[in-house]
Amino acid sequence: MTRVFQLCLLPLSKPKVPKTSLFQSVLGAHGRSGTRIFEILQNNVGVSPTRNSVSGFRTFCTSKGDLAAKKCVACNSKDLRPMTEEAANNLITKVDGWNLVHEGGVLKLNRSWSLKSFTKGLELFKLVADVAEAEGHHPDLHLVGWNNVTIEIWTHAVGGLTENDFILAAKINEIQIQHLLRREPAKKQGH
Ligand SMILES: C[C@H](O)[C@H](O)[C@H]1CNC2=NC(N)=NC(=O)C2=N1
Repeated sequence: MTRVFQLCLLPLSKPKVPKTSLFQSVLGAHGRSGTRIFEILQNNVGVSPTRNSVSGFRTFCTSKGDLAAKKCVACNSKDLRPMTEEAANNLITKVDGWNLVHEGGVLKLNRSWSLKSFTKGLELFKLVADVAEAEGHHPDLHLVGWNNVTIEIWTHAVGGLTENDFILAAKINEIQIQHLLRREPAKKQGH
């Protein structure tokens, strides 16, 4: 199934090849029944309840590189719905270092770093803010204990997670921040 998710699925609304041959050529090889994959797709794409055709699917690429290369969409799009926990569990594997957390009944992405100093924490905030502003999608930033940063990402407009959140997390992962991070104390050699 992983290999299935490494494929960019063509927008099903305008298939260049008939859907059945697309599924046979792509999915049949993996011995997966179309139905199961179709269910997974249904859980992994933003489909508004009013749409009952595949044309409502917003397919998306889900390998690490693909997420970071994508653009966030406006959060006020009427088609935007919070994704299921199953969909989130599929996508979390594509954003190294990030965790899924339930907070106040809302599923969110969460990642923490230990910084060299308070001001390095603010530098990290600025680097992340530039990405967020470029995407029009914003994280919740926390700087506590002077040098501990936690970033939470969720889509406030829908009260849950959408692909935007994973795109932003993937783009944050691409920011060069090694110079800001506290060196973890070298692990004691095993005695
Ligand atoms: C219209 C525009 O998409 C909204 O104001 C954006 C701004 N940034 C946002 N960021 C996040 N995380 N969630 C939102 O719902 C959101 N809405």
